[in-house]
Amino acid sequence: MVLEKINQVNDIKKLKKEEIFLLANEIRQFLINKISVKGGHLASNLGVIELTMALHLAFDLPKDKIIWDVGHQSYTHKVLTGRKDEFDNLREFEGLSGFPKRTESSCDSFDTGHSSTSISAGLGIAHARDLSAENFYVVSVIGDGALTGGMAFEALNNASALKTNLIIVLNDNEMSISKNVGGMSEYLGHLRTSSQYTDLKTNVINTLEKIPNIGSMAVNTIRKTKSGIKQLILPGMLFENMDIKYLGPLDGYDIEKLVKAFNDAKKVNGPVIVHVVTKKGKGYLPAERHPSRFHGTGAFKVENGIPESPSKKSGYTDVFSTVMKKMGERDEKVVAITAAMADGTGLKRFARKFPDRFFDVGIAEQHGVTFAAGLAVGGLKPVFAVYSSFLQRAYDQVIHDVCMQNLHVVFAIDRAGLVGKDGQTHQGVFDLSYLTMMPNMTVMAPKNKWELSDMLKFALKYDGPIALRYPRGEAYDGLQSFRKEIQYGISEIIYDEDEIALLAVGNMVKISEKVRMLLKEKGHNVTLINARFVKPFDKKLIENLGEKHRLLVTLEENVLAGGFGQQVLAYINQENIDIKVLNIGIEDTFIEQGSVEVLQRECHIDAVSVADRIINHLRIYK
Ligand SMILES: Cc1ncc(C[n+]2csc(CCOP(=O)(O)OP(=O)(O)O)c2C)c(N)n1
Ligand SMILES: CC(=O)[C@@H](O)[C@H](O)COP(=O)(O)O
Ligand SMILES: [Mg+2]
Repeated sequence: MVLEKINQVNDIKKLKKEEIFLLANEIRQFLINKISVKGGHLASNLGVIELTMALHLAFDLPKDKIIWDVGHQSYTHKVLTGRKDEFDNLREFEGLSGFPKRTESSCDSFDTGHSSTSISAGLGIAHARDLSAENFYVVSVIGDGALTGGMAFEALNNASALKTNLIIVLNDNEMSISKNVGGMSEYLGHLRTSSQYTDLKTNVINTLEKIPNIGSMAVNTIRKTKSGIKQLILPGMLFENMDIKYLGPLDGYDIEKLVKAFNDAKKVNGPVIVHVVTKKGKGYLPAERHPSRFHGTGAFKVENGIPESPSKKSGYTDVFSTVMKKMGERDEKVVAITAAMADGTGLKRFARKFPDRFFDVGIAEQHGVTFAAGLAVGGLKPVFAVYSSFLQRAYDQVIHDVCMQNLHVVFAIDRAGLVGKDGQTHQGVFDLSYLTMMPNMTVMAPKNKWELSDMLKFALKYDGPIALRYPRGEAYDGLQSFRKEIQYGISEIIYDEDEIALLAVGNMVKISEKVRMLLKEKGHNVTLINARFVKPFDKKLIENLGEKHRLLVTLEENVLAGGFGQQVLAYINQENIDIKVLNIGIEDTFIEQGSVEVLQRECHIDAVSVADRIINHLRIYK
């Protein structure tokens, strides 16, 4: 096995030429086997094995810096930098991260997870290098999907002006998670076919030249103008006109040619783009056939790609997907927007049924929000389905373009709360804080799958900015009989007792049911309230709680800072309501990767921990 010879960075450089080819195959098999057990980002990683090997052959790590955009494709880089033995704990609690982490290796030069940051970060690192008179190469590896993000354009614009040496490797597989979209993607399509394109244009010139008088005049005019001749015969014009040198397109599986191209790129003064054409899922037939399904996968059978344990219960995303399609049928003003997450957010069904009312804007959350605002001004009812952590990108757009104009935009916020194995970058634990502080915004969270359906319908009838947030994974199908009509700003009392009141947000209602049972076993009386509305929260209900209860416990899967509990507590203090308060939520820290259950325990927001905390708290007041 050649792979056995790879134990630390730069071991790849010691291999013989014929071993390099073998190594690519062995890494491919290694990744398929490991990901088939643990799950992870398979298709993108299979596509860039040879590209990563070529980078490691051409550059000198850790001196040179490689920045992986999104970072979900960095597995081969991890294998080549001494981390192959850690793949048994891939994406597990305290295990190997699925993304680059500076704390994990000196060869990871920038932490990523969210898209389109690599050129900005690379440019910053390159400038720091220049100002400190250091000497190394900086390489930003960005996918064609990530290149649809606004930050990437902003960074290219800036790279062109700053003129420092920066190598941008464009890994173009024509795919985001699903098929890549938009004008840039079209343009890359032209570049990919640019050898035929160049021939065609050269033929045009030759043909023109054969036309007496007029033909040679036309060709001369074209040749005299700088842009004219380039426009006709050079690929990569868009970049070249920005003073960013373009090399490519290159076959992403020809390691020798890639190494040569990277060495050429080192000689370029200023920014340079090396355009590499790859295939998502390369070398594993199920992933080549279904690249979106294998973008991020759970455990699967290697022989056929079938999931090991397909979930039997429907997820919140499925519920949203079904209701969204139904709402689309009922009201033709309902339109849906995604920022490259049609699969993950469940909008695929709506897209198939109403292609004209569905918009994939690319990995462009900021644009997506303002685009939705425009649709609302135009009289439509836009639903922007987005992951909680990705909506962070569009913080100002939600304030400035939606809330300030009080526009009816519905934010369907998936992956709200702990998401698990993607870790720090993807935990959706800030949205309650960042949304509730925005004037005009309404924020809801369903306790179970029926309530998600009711809330989406409510949100579409409402007029103004409104968000509903729900977690990753299986939708809770308990508490079915508690389905009182949703009334604006009113909570739902599920069990009405005295002594302790649990006031829970969204999925914390399910946990609170267990907390309540644990407390009752210890002889306490416990009221359970489903908050339903985080903003505006039910002030009247809170005012009355003091009459029968001595302790109010707020529960949310969100950071405590600026969250639901702190707002309730502030109100209680302000109104001098006679009740003690305990806020349960996430402390002021970034939450690692691991299963949601493990993370809830680590954060002390699981039922047992919460019950213990309440008992301890009660002791203080004895
Ligand atoms: C801000 C943000 N929005 C959405 C995502 C989800 N996401 C992760 S990878 C990906 C597609 C990236 O496509 P590309 O850069 O071409 O890489 P490929 O998977 O094709 O290798 C998306 C949309 C993200 N990570 N960050
Ligand atoms: C890398 C990335 O941002 C996505 O692929 C993300 O990992 C998807 O998460 P879900 O598995 O929750 O859809
Ligand atoms: Mg891609």
